[in-house]
Amino acid sequence: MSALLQLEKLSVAYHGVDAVRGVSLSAPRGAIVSVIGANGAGKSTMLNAAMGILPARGQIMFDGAPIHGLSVEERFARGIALVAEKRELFATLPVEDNLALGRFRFRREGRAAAHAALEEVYDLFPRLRERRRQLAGTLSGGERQMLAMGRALMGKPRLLMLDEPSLGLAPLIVREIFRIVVSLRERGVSILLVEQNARAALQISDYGYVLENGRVSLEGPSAALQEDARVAATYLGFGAQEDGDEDENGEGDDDDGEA
Ligand SMILES: Nc1ncnc2c1ncn2[C@@H]1O[C@H](COP(=O)(O)OP(=O)(O)OP(=O)(O)O)[C@@H](O)[C@H]1O
Repeated sequence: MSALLQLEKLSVAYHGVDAVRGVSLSAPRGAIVSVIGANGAGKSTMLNAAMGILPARGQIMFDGAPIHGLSVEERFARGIALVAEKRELFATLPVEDNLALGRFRFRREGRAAAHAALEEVYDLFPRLRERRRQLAGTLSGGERQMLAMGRALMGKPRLLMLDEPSLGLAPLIVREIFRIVVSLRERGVSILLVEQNARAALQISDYGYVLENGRVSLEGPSAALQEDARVAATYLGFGAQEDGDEDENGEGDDDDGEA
């Protein structure tokens, strides 16, 4: 499989200090690639640099062409979308308006195309269809994650980058979201998945990278990483991490996430 996104020796600094240090990573077409690592390892920083939100050194190639000099909007137009960890939405607008904004901010292809894109998102997330008139600010954590993903998908990305989609969500909803990620791969969307829930991420991904202190410390097929003693000890070890049912403070939710 040829690479859709290729990062070569990517470095990203905050106030002159590198948080990402010479990371090389490849996201092949039609694959799910996961990046696992502890808090502060540089995972979000790497995704933000790939999206063009943060300036970076090194090379970023998408579909064989350098995109280093492109803005966020231009990268989006090429087919890259990022669902950020914060799941930022327009809280005072209904679900459907949030989705519509995901399309019209960048593309003007007429009502029929927009309607078709909306129906595709609703097929993927039936919960969003049920709640299409509900204000985004009143959704549960899991529903917000679905809406953030749905909005990104309205732009028909070829590469969807997901930053901690399981964060703060209960096991049942994490499973649902990861099932949807797998179905996106089946629909031809390539996925770059950043996760602290290493077990769940490695289970659904084809290939994985371990990020430590801004560097890739290990990479390989996900099945091999799951068997790796260092990965098992550091990232697959203990109860709460196993199902992604607790957040970093050890506070799990009893339904599908934040109220
Ligand atoms: N805006 C910022 N200004 C200064 N330093 C930052 C900023 N954002 C992140 N950092 C630092 O960069 C490093 C990498 O952070 P980053 O958020 O990329 O890690 P992460 O692997 O995504 O962690 P987490 O899983 O906790 O989100 C950390 O040391 C963090 O404190």
